[in-house]
Amino acid sequence: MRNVNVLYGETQAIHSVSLDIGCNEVVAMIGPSGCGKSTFLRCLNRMNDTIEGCRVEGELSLDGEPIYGPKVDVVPLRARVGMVFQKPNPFPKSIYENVAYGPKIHGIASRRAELDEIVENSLHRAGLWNEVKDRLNKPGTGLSGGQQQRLCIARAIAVSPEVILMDEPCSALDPIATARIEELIDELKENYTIAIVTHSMQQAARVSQRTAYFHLGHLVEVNDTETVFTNPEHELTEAYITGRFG
Ligand SMILES: Nc1ncnc2c1ncn2[C@@H]1O[C@H](COP(=O)(O)OP(=O)(O)OP(=O)(O)O)[C@@H](O)[C@H]1O
Repeated sequence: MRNVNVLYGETQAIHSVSLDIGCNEVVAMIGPSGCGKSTFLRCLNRMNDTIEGCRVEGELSLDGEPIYGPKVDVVPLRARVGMVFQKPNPFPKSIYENVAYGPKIHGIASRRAELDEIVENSLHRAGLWNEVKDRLNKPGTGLSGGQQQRLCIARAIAVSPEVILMDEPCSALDPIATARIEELIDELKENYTIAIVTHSMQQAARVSQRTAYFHLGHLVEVNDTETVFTNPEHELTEAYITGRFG
């Protein structure tokens, strides 16, 4: 991302942010409420396109290819850059269909056997297979909150993304379900690049290799996570991590 600006109407929410995210890296985005973390995250798979009056400027590319521009089809882009939201949002369909839906519409699998394999693999990777293998035809909405969030992760994985965006994925979960998702992030980073917005500095410290600190729409500092939390470069970062504001 280079010199990214985001405007909601006349109001600028992101000011000239440049950030590189490397392959198989977990990058955490932290900062006080309203600093623009979610807005910036949504630029990465063009989810801001769905918000009326929202305008994104600057250069954003994935594997060297621009992700904005008239020729870019957002449907395959959003398969390559999947998203997991704050509140688990399974479709009102069976557990199986939740995971199979993406591969079907993207034409990744047509035969039932292929689809079965993708569903099983994705649920395994999301750490949910053992809990649901005997109830695949039951509604996804009947799972616990933590299981639903893992189902949403399985759904994102099912279309073989390169990047997974997570917008406060644990904020609706209890500490045990949160720990399970954090373990999962650790496992997923072997195969995927992950950008996660979190309000929890402990979570950022536990799961990420690099942390980006945002303040009033500006990217103040980005560094390896240990440095950000033990020896931040900027006084605004220090004030935030020591609890002086935010
Ligand atoms: N749909 C929208 N329309 C207008 N302004 C918006 C919209 N969404 C966000 N904003 C504004 O953009 C700024 C950044 O919001 P954003 O939600 O990205 O911040 P955040 O850091 O993710 O906040 P939080 O931690 O509270 O979720 C805020 O001033 C917010 O009011």
